[in-house]
Amino acid sequence: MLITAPPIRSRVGSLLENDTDYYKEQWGFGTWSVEIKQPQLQISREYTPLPPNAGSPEKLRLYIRKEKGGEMSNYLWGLKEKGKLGLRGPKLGFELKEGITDVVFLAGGTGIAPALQVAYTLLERRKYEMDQSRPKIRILWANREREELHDENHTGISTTSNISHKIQNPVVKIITELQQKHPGCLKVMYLVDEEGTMINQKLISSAMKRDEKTIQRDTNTSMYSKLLFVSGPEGFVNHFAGPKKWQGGGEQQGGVGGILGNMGITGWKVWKL
Ligand SMILES: Cc1cc2nc3c(=O)[nH]c(=O)nc-3n(C[C@H](O)[C@H](O)[C@H](O)COP(=O)(O)OP(=O)(O)OC[C@H]3O[C@@H](n4cnc5c(N)ncnc54)[C@H](O)[C@@H]3O)c2cc1C
Repeated sequence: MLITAPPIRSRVGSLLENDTDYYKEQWGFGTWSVEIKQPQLQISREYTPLPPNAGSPEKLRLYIRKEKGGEMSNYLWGLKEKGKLGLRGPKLGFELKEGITDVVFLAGGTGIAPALQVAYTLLERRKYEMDQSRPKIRILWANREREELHDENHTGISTTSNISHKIQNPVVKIITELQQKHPGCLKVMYLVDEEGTMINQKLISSAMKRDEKTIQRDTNTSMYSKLLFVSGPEGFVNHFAGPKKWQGGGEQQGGVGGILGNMGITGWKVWKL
């Protein structure tokens, strides 16, 4: 489900009439989230804004999965139009530094939201001297059911190039728009558990493969130039990159385990979301 909410107003300031690029700082930064508070039960959960609609960049758009038995997600799914909820934040996540050449995203379900934030920030909000300097972004997006993609017209592994325009999924729409604006920069592979198509070592290696152009511009690499994100439910992250660790009262990244650990990846910064 997609929720649209008006901008979060700061406690002291209010939205300037012409300042519609309200989340400019966050979109320039990298990944970020907001906290939603349920007004009656005093519970709150974090959600990841999708890239904004060009016509109304001040509005927050959230992609929310209905969790069986989940308090907040069921509350949100039950909200009527113009229903009220509390919003806190924004809260900054992973900072996208300058000089990024390659990004691979392993995304499970709503874990696609930060992948789109990264793609949008790098392709739409950053300036590049040459078109070739634009980073290459590859997303492997796994869903449990095809229904989550709202795409009845094809089966199996696919890229957006052969997805029918009948698709209603707003996430697929955002992906298609970014691909049309930045040809060759963003590739997405859709995988569906119930159809037996899954992210595996071969697909990950292929997504990480670099073309000639990338190798040539790769002379001034930093440890942040090639990023491999794993984003999704806890089980998904654990399977591909090993568990995060609790340390010093907070959640830390922990070592790289799981499939990526077995692959012995070097030269890429792995980040669990
Ligand atoms: C930074 C960040 C960004 C996020 N972005 C998004 C996003 O963009 N979209 C999105 O959909 N989600 C996102 N999430 C996840 C989101 O914050 C919530 O965790 C999610 O919506 C579930 O919340 P809930 O209140 O519905 O479920 P909860 O009530 O917290 O329950 C979670 C699960 O545990 C089960 N459960 C609950 N209580 C019990 C129990 N006693 N015994 C056994 N099982 C139990 C529930 O059935 C459910 O499946 C994000 C999380 C983080 C940390």
